[in-house]
Amino acid sequence: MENLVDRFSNDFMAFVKARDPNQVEFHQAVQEVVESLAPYLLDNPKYLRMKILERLVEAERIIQFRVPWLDDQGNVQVNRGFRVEMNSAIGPYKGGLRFHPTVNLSIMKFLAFEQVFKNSLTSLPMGGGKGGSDFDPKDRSDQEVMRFCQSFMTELYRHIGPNTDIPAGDIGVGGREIGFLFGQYKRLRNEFTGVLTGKGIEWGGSLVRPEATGYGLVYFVGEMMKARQETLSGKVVAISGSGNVAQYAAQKVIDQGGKVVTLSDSAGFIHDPEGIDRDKLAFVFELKNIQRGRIREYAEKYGCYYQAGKRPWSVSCAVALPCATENEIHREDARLLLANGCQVVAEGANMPCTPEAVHEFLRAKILYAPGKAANAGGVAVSGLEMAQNNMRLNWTREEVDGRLQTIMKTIHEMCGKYGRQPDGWINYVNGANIGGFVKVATAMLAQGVV
Ligand SMILES: NC(=O)C1=CN([C@@H]2O[C@H](COP(=O)(O)OP(=O)(O)OC[C@H]3O[C@@H](n4cnc5c(N)ncnc54)[C@H](O)[C@@H]3O)[C@@H](O)[C@H]2O)C=CC1
Ligand SMILES: O=C(O)CCC(=O)C(=O)O
Repeated sequence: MENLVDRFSNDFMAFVKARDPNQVEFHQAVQEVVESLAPYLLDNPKYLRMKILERLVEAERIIQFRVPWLDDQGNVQVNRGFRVEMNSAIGPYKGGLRFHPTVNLSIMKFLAFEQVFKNSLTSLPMGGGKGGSDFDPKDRSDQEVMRFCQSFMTELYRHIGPNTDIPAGDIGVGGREIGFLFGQYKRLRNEFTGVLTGKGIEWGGSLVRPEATGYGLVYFVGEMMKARQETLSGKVVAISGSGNVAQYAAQKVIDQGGKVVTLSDSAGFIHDPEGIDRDKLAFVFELKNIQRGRIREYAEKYGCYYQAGKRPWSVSCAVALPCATENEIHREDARLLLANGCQVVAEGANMPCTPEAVHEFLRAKILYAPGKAANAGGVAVSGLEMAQNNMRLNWTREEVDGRLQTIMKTIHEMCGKYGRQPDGWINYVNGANIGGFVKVATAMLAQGVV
């Protein structure tokens, strides 16, 4: 069986790589899934006969388009826009938009592929998609961001809709961008629908959507630790990033009595051994969401350590929550975290750990949760926003937060169902991949060769 599994995985990856040789991030995401699924597929040949995996790695549709816009000096700028509509077997395409200079088709496809499994795990009826642009909102004025968003939506609007494809935020796309995108969609279509999630509360948004990814991550960590009769209370927590996911993860860790000692951005990280308390976190919210400044300014204000060009994984911690971007924990970082006593790693970002780092965590049998399980709270509350839009009513904060907690608990149970080893330890990678696969594959089998 061992050899058969390896041969199957290697052959399948050779097939994927031959089709798109340069899409390294996409290969990385597929490889992780294939390694988990191979034994399950070999035991269930109906999926092999119907080429479910071959269909899953081929997007149903990819849209690539030109985004021309005028900057504040009146110069014409041209960016590239994408929407990858990966799989709609269990619901309309759903997933965020990323505006970042590194965006390319490989990154869009890896994110859309991950989204299919993640959305399935939420137990809500959402297919998977992802989109974005190589536009960099950093250092752009609000007017420039608005003109860019309007141009982006002027092409995207014809491909999306509340029952077709519902984008949301991701890196570089927050409330401001969703507002501009929604305004242009409404103007072009002449209809007010729940076509985007992450909307403002006054115009169709859901309470708790801004907090949902970070809060959901911490709820998931709570479930993982419960099995070891532990909680976050008193634990030292290292967080990377300082955007949406990092901010609300930090807030919930502090609420639960944990001590957050690091944050970062693309320029470096801060280490505050005293802990980032509520007042200091309020400064970070203001710095990042209003001033749009750099995390270095936190160290300048509070007189703590800042290191440029590095990530926070050398800092001793019990829990690590990578919440910035992909491939930010490498093998050496993983070894350092383990050597310093880290026992829990849960991914707020999508694919922040390289495959070598993941193998280190799995070999050490710590509690390690991949993003498609641990950060699914964001898209789950997006699904709840869609439900509220369809009913034309708003749930209370308690109602949405309660449902989010239940969803994260259910995802955790799903990981246990498919990932628990004979010694009781849960391989969350296998659990999330198989758990996410089964529902989508069952729907695909039922719907014929489409
Ligand atoms: N916003 C959401 O609801 C969800 C986001 N995610 C993932 O969480 C991660 C963070 O997203 P958000 O917080 O929404 O974005 P954001 O734009 O609010 O924040 C991104 C953060 O990452 C940092 N960053 C960006 N590039 C970096 C680099 N090369 N090195 C170090 N830091 C870098 C930024 O400085 C910022 O702190 C991403 O991987 C995203 O795909 C996952 C699920 C849902
Ligand atoms: O809320 C959504 O639809 C998008 C969330 C997202 O992009 C993600 O889960 O990575």
